Amino acid sequence: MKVGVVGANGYSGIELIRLLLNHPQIKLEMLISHSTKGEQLQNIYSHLSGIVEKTLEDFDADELAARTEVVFFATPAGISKDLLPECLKRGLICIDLSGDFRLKDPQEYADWYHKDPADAALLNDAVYGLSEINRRQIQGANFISNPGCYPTATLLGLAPVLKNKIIDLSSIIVDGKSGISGSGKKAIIGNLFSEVNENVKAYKLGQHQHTPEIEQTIEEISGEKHAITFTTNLIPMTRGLMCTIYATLEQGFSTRELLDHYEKFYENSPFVRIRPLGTWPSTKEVLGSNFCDIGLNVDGRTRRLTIVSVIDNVVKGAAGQAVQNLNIIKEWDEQTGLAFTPIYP
Ligand SMILES: NC(=O)C1=CN([C@@H]2O[C@H](COP(=O)(O)OP(=O)(O)OC[C@H]3O[C@@H](n4cnc5c(N)ncnc54)[C@H](OP(=O)(O)O)[C@@H]3O)[C@@H](O)[C@H]2O)C=CC1
Ligand SMILES: CC(=O)N[C@@H](CCC(=O)OP(=O)(O)O)C(=O)O
Repeated sequence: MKVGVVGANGYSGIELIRLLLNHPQIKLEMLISHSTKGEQLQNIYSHLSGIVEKTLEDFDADELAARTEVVFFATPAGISKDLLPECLKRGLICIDLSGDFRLKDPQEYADWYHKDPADAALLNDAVYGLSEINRRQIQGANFISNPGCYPTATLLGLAPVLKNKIIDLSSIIVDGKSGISGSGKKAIIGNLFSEVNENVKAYKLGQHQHTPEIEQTIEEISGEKHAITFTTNLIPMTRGLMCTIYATLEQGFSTRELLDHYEKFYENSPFVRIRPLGTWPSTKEVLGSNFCDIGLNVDGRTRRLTIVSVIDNVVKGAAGQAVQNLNIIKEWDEQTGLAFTPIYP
């Protein structure tokens, strides 16, 4: 199956290329860039020398429709809302990695992304691609809105306890930490080595665009609307994202009981690994892989549940989950092209 990648020159785009090169059903056909069209990709990314001998092309929906069946959009917020409908109209399967189609309420997008929203009708057509939770809706779909990196780690960590009054849904606090690649390839002073090295900094408190995305899915799963407290922190590493999630238990469960519940919940989800009692995951243990690793602890003194959820932000948080979603759409084995062992140490 021939595919195109729009935004091939960015971090998620280049990761998509790495994953798709290893996918037995896929041929990379069109690599699209805005600012570097006409250049050879391997001249920009030397690690691809002799591996990808393709020239970056301009976006052209007719050309994509003639040469490909699937298009991934790895573009910044505000781009795919205009380009993607042109591909959908031409019968292409579209998978968007940006936030343009995640929020069902266009006003919420305008409020949190400070950009014009996509067409409201299209927002309803987009299937939210949280693979493990929405598998049934993803199968056979032609339009996927891939989740954000923080929502992926948070929602996979929370999903098993969102129903049956296990936790008080109004008590959820999420403390997220991300490596710098999460903010993409563009030059930003706050991302300079001298700003980030030996430093941890909180950012976008009360303003992070992933807040309504997490709340929307909590509501979809639980049937209840609640606000969460969400803090994001930039940490001095390239890849990796950890969300530490706190919630008050409604019932007196032990850590052991909840671990058994999580194991059962994810028994058919090869990319979610539950840590044994008394151990918690670290970002290095998922580096370069599509795994989401989850550890739990119940503090009997405070009756609070702590969930630790880690992913590689560019794999499970972006490109990996996008490929996983294509596998689900096409009903290929979910692990096709994604069975990478994490890179350790
Ligand atoms: N990095 C991450 O960990 C995650 C990223 N995402 C989302 O994925 C998307 C891409 O992020 P990321 O890769 O980090 O960002 P980057 O800034 O690294 O890359 C974005 C790319 O989009 C390209 N682009 C911009 N405008 C256009 C256009 N009009 N037509 C074609 N290409 C265009 C740019 O290419 P050019 O240089 O040619 O202009 C750029 O290389 C974003 O929406 C992001 O929020 C989601 C989850 C995690
Ligand atoms: C470290 C860092 O800056 N991370 C980015 C992740 C952005 C992202 O993935 O944007 P979407 O809204 O398109 O998902 C952030 O926190 O904004």
